[in-house]
Amino acid sequence: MTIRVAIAGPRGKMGQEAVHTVMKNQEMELVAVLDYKDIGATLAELDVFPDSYDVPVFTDMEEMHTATGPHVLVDLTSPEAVYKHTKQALQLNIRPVVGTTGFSDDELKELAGLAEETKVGCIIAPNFAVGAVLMMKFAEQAAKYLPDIEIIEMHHDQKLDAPSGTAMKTAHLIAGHRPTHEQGHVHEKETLEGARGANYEGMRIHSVRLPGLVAHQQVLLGGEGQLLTIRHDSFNRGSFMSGVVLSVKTVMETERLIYGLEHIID
Ligand SMILES: NC(=O)C1=CN([C@@H]2O[C@H](COP(=O)(O)OP(=O)(O)OC[C@H]3O[C@@H](n4cnc5c(N)ncnc54)[C@H](O)[C@@H]3O)[C@@H](O)[C@H]2O)C=CC1
Ligand SMILES: O=C(O)C1=N[C@H](C(=O)O)C[C@H](O)C1
Repeated sequence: MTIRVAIAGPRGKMGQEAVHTVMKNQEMELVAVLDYKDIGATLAELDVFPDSYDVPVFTDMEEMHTATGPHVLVDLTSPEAVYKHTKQALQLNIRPVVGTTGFSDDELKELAGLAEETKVGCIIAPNFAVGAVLMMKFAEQAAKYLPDIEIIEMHHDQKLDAPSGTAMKTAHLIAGHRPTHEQGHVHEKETLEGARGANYEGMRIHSVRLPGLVAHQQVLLGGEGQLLTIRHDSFNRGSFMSGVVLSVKTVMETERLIYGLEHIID
C-alpha cells in the first residue's frame, strides 16, 4: 500500500528536505502540504520547489483531510503550532509523525492519552538522526556509573525553543537511572544569572545559539579524575531524513503514541 503523506511546514529548513525525501520515496505519496499562506496553490507554484511538484497547499487541516485523505501528517513547524496540529490530526484519524520540538510534559501526557483513546498511532521524535539517538542511549547507560552530568546543546541561531527537544529527551532518559541530586558546591552562587544553565533534577543544561551551527550536543559525565564526553553532530538536515522515513512507515503499524526513535530502531 502506498502511504499517503501530508507535510506541515513545507517551506521551512526541515520541511523542504522532507518534501524532497517523500517525493523521492517509492512507498509514499505526498498528497498535500499544510502551510499558513498560499491556499489553493501547489508546491510547484512556490519559488522553492521544482515545477513537477504538483501538490496542493492547504491552510486548514480539516479541509486538507476531506480533500486528500492523508494517512500520515509529518509536522515540522514551530513550538507554537505543533500541539494544536498533533491534537487535531489524532482527532481526524491522521497519524502524526512529529519532529517539531517544544512540548511541555503535560502536553505529551495529554497527547499520549488521546492517542490511546482514539487508537491512532503517533510518533514524536525529538531527534530523527540515528547518531543522536545512539548518543542519548549511550549517555543513559553511562549515567548509571557517572551520575554527575552537564548537557551542552548547540544549535543555529534561528532556533525558537531552548533547551532543545534532544537535550530534554536526554535528560528524561538519564533521570530514569539517576536519583535526583544537586551538583556542584552546596554554597555555589551565580554572580551572573544563568551562568550555571538550566537545572533538570540537578543536571545542568546549557544552550548555545550561533550562526553556522546546525544541531550538536555533548553530554559531559564527570567522575573522580576522569571525564567522559559523548558527542553528536548533525552537519546537515539530510541527517534526519532516514528517521523521518522510518517513522512514517512505523506509525502505520502502531495504535499508540511513541515518544523517541529509540523505541523503534533495532
Ligand atoms: N526532530 C528532529 O530531528 C528535528 C526537529 N527539528 C524541529 O523542527 C521544527 C522546524 O525546524 P526548522 O525547519 O529548522 O524551522 P523553520 O523555521 O525553518 O521552519 C518552520 C516552518 O513552519 C512554518 N509554520 C509555522 N507555523 C505554522 C503553522 N501553524 N502551519 C503551517 N506551517 C507553519 C513556518 O512558516 C516555517 O516555514 C523545529 O521545532 C525544530 O526544532 C528540526 C530539525 C530536526
Ligand atoms: O531546531 C533544530 O534545528 C533541531 N531541533 C531538534 C531539537 O530541538 O532537539 C532536533 C535537532 O537538534 C535539530
